[in-house]
Amino acid sequence: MTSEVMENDNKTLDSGTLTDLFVNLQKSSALLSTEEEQTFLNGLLQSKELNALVNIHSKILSNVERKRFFPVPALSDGMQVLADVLELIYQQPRRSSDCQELFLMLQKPHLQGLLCAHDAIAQKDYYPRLPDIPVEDDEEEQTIKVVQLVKSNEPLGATIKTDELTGKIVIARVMHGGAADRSGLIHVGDEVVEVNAISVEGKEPNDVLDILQSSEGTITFKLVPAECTMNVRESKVRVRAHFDYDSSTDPYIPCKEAGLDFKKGDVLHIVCQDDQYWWQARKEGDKHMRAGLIPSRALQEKRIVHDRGMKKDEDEVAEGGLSCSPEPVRCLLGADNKNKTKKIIYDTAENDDFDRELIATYEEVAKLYPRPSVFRPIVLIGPPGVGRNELKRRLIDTDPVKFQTPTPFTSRSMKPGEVDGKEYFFVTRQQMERDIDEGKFIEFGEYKGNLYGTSTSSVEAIVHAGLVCILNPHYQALKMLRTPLLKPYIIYISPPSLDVLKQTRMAHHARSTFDVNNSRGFTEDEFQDMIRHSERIKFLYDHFFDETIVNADLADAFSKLLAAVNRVESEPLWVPASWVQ
Ligand SMILES: Nc1ncnc2c1ncn2[C@@H]1O[C@H](COP(=O)(O)OP(=O)(O)OP(=O)(O)O)[C@@H](O)[C@H]1O
Repeated sequence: MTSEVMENDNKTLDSGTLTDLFVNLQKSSALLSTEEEQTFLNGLLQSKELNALVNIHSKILSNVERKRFFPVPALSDGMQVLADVLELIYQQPRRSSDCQELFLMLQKPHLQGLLCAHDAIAQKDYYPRLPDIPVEDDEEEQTIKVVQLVKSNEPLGATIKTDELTGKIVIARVMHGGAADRSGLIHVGDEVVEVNAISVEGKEPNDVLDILQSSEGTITFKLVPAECTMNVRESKVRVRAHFDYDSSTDPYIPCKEAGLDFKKGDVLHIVCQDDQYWWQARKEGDKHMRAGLIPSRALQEKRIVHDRGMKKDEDEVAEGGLSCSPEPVRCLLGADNKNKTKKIIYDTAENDDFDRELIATYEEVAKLYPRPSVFRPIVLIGPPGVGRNELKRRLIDTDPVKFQTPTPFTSRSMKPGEVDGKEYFFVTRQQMERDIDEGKFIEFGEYKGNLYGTSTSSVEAIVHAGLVCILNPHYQALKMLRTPLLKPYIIYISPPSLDVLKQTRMAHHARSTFDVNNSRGFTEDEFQDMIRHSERIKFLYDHFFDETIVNADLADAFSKLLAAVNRVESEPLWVPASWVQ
């Protein structure tokens, strides 16, 4: 360590500065009141980390000094530009080789990681978000801003509430992209003093709404600006919803008019997550739409837990955050639910494979663009007997080279005429048990004292060979299959209603898969089991499904499967965000 510079005119700091500080500290140890303080400072000033940081800081400063300019980013939304370019190239019916190269390059995780880091720096995302310095409260001279907006058919895009502490009417929320937001003049926390020259003092939020509704033309607000306004950046997060939401039936939404309804499976652009309980979102693709309110992940999880009757403790109501929210959210779990406890429809005793401890609300997603010669495995899930083998067989028949199913492993001995790697890979029981323990199998089971199973590597081998791997595993295999490495497309093959199921299978002389010899049709009990089983799989795993095909009419179900396979090969599709990062 050198002991050159202390602090020059340009306020550069280097490890020498730290050494000097350390030496001086030793000399004037009397300044420190306790030995503990002394030890702490000694340790800090001598720490490698601090010295390294100070050196980096000094290097950056001297570099800037040499170049005589501060680098200014040309843009701060590189990732958005990248997504826009990908979309544009994707829409081109014919691409030049340069275009194709760019298309592939822009999908490289390294480049995307670099751009993410670039954007974070350009947006100064590393700064802690500090509130503005509070305005000095001057009783005599209160700052008032006058905001004039022209009334149109479009709602204002802001909500108001009575501040619990002051009893005044304040702006509760400003919806992204709405008229108030676009004006840039109205902020959360602004106090409403007058609307069209009518004082709102002592009025309820609904009275103020009445004034707004009855006014024509221009609306003039007199507002006391909020003491601190945050500049909220629009987030880039996209999520797939795993539940239906209808704001009109939600008794707890702070403002029904501001709600955004959606269906399970919809992709939502979350533009603001500032509020613990109510996020602002748009449906993906509705670029210009005003954002709407949706329950946050935390709120929805609480609801699900509540609905499932897993938590009955009412004390939750007083949990941090809820109690200080003046909005109706606070009564979310307030109602006595003792008598309303809903039982989960499945008996956990029956579910030795009970996997739904995960509460599926929203899953962060990103677009995965099709890559040349890399095909996502197609996974067919469904209750036994629903027709997955039949559909798989038909798909392979369309192109037996392109569509491949992995060769299973077995611990049984080879029979005459069998070839290792053709019908099965033949391995010893010990070897297979070891591989199972090491998690190398997607699924496995025992039959007549022998082990059978499908390994992850055999799926990978098909993908790496540039072929389409098609699988119809047990639904529990999904946990092993749904990985960033394999990126499977999961299709749920659902039975139709009981009547249609019976009718179509009988008309087709379907063979029961529950009969070892496949020599008879399905029984009434087996049909009913299939439906019951289907409900159970959906309950446990439907948040994993990319698509559902109802297997009523076989030809129809098969053409839907072909369309799905084609889509996976040719269209950008939403996948868990971690798969593309
Ligand atoms: N849509 C349909 N209409 C009529 N029959 C069908 C239909 N789908 C499948 N089948 C018939 O139902 C029977 C069972 O189908 P399949 O063997 O494909 O079931 P599976 O889902 O693979 O069952 P398992 O998982 O138990 O092996 C077969 O005889 C098949 O031809």
